[in-house]
Amino acid sequence: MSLATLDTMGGASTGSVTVTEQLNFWAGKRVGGRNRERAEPVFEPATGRVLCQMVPCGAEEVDEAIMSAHSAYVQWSKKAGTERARVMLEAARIIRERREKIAKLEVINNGKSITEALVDIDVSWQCIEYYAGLAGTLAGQHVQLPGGAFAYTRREPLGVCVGIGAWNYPFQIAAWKSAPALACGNAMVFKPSPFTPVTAVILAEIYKEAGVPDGLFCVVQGGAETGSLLCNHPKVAKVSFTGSVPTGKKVMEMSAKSVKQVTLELGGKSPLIIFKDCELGNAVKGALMANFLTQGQVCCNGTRVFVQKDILPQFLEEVVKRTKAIAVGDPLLDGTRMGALITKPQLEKVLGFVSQAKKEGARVLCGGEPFVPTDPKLKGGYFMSPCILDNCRDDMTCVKEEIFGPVMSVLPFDTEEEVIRRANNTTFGLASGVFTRDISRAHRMAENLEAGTCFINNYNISPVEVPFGGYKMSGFGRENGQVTIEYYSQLKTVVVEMGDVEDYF
Ligand SMILES: NC(=O)C1=CN([C@@H]2O[C@H](COP(=O)(O)OP(=O)(O)OC[C@H]3O[C@@H](n4cnc5c(N)ncnc54)[C@H](O)[C@@H]3O)[C@@H](O)[C@H]2O)C=CC1
Ligand SMILES: C[N+](C)(C)CCCC(=O)O
Repeated sequence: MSLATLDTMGGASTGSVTVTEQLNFWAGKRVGGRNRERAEPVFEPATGRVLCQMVPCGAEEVDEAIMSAHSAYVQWSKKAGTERARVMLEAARIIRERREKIAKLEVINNGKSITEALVDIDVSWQCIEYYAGLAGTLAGQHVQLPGGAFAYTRREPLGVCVGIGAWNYPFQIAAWKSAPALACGNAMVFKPSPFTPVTAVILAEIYKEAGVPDGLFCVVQGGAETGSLLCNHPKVAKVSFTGSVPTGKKVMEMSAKSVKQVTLELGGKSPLIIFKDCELGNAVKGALMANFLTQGQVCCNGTRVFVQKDILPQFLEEVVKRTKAIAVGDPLLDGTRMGALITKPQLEKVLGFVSQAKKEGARVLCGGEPFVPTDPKLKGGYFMSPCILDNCRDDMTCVKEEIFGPVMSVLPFDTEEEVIRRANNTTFGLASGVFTRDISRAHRMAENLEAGTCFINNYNISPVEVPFGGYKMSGFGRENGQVTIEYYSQLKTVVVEMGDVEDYF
């Protein structure tokens, strides 16, 4: 799907698109995978049809991409921040102009609803626009020293950065990683998930069209092996990774060998805490936002929903009613609110969590079953009905492990002190949420919850201006917000003598 053929996306429907274009991008153009014998089929989640072939890059191709990124870095890093900003603003403008076509392609590859994909693409151009705004503000400090001497600091880029993405937000993750990287003067080689190879290369073409030097944003396709080649490459200065905890640990280990900087955005099992003094309608909507976006495949989801006992019956009645009403089906239709899970194994894994929960004593209040839409072309899709589990205990598998599917576990609680202890009793710490009308309690909770984000009276909104990232085993480093500049740049100190060198020896 090149930019030219992206034009045909206007009339695209589920089950109608096959992608035959080359999916790698370096040295300013699309490149086909060389190891065609290792091609893996990529499926359209809503139909189960083969969408394209993903050919993983080998050592030679990874090396070519990194070398091309390095030569672009040499030019790009010499530009003033304001010059980089101009190019990035143009890229943001082009994405905004093509948002509907890119969103459609994202839906066909990922399975999420078009309503959500449009938001993802908007967040992507907003992120590039935001970091374009910051590019011109990068500056150092001037420090006076005795005798007229002085020092100054320069904020410099790191070099070639690697981005490794997950499949849940394919285009948005590529934007979240490349925008701050490019704003600071770095180049990036990005590897999408092998399940969602299609849209990152569109971003590469757009950056090129906007005027970045050839090679500045490269895309290499592949899975674990290609990812390892990137993490082990001596010319790479930093790796920013989004994905699971076990892979994140491997990325960190590999990066340690040549002391590369690392940002890790890993999984979560975040608590959403609903007090009896909340505005119940908003709390219910918040619980749905916290669990069912992107078919529940979101790292920061609030999947442990703690509800104060006094309001548990009302909460359950309302949340079950709303969940049953969620329109599951063809993700390209405007009325659909939940599409298909990413792969058949992922669907089976999630359904497995639901049966395990039943065995351990949870009660299924709704959903948790494979869903077969009436439209015949969707019969092979990976759909399931969104699920609410009641009667949950803290020691159940569904409450302890990241499910990455549309499954909400509801847990009753009595007191604030008790719920803080239980909410923090996890190795994860990505996000948390609290619904209450008591402002002191809300801020006390925000202080005491061990997580990188605490949402008060909402959940899962992620404006590009605010930092996003984890505590504990959910990772470290941040994406979005001003602070991310620090994760894509380094400080050089320049010390200047104005007099004679002291006669010391
Ligand atoms: N925190 C988050 O946003 C996400 C969390 N997950 C969690 O991970 C589970 C599995 O999903 P996967 O896509 O298999 O996640 P994963 O962690 O295996 O893969 C994420 C990315 O890392 C790459 N990768 C895999 N092995 C690598 C290695 N040894 N070196 C370098 N790169 C490597 C993959 O190709 C992909 O691009 C999900 O069920 C979910 O629980 C998955 C996606 C996103
Ligand atoms: C956009 N948001 C906040 C729902 C999720 C973004 C984080 C992720 O990659 O899962």
